[in-house]
Amino acid sequence: QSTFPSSTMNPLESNRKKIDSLDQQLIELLGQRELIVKEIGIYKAKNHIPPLQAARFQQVLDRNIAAGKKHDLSPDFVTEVFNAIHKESLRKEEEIKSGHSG
Ligand SMILES: C=C(O[C@@H]1C=C(C(=O)O)C=C[C@H]1O)C(=O)O
Repeated sequence: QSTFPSSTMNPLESNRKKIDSLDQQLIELLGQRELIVKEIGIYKAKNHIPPLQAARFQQVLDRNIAAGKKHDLSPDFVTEVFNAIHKESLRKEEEIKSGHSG
């Protein structure tokens, strides 16, 4: 096994640090996104607009599949991620609509 200067981390350790930092950013961004979804949910509930907007979600999906390709992310992967995000958005908006959002 190769050794590294004691002052520096080995590549596994340093790359895991990078992943931890990126994961933290992902969670923060998802939290920010869901806060906006909440605002939209409140607006929709007040104005009798249904949570599910299929055409809008298709646009979101298409745009992110295209963006993902530039970062070597497969369309299947981007679709799975955004379907999961969308499912959570709808759960939140339905919760707000039913008046059980606190
Ligand atoms: C946030 C909205 O509500 C839903 C959630 C969406 C999303 O998470 O991107 C998109 C469309 C809607 O099904 C919206 O209508 O914009």
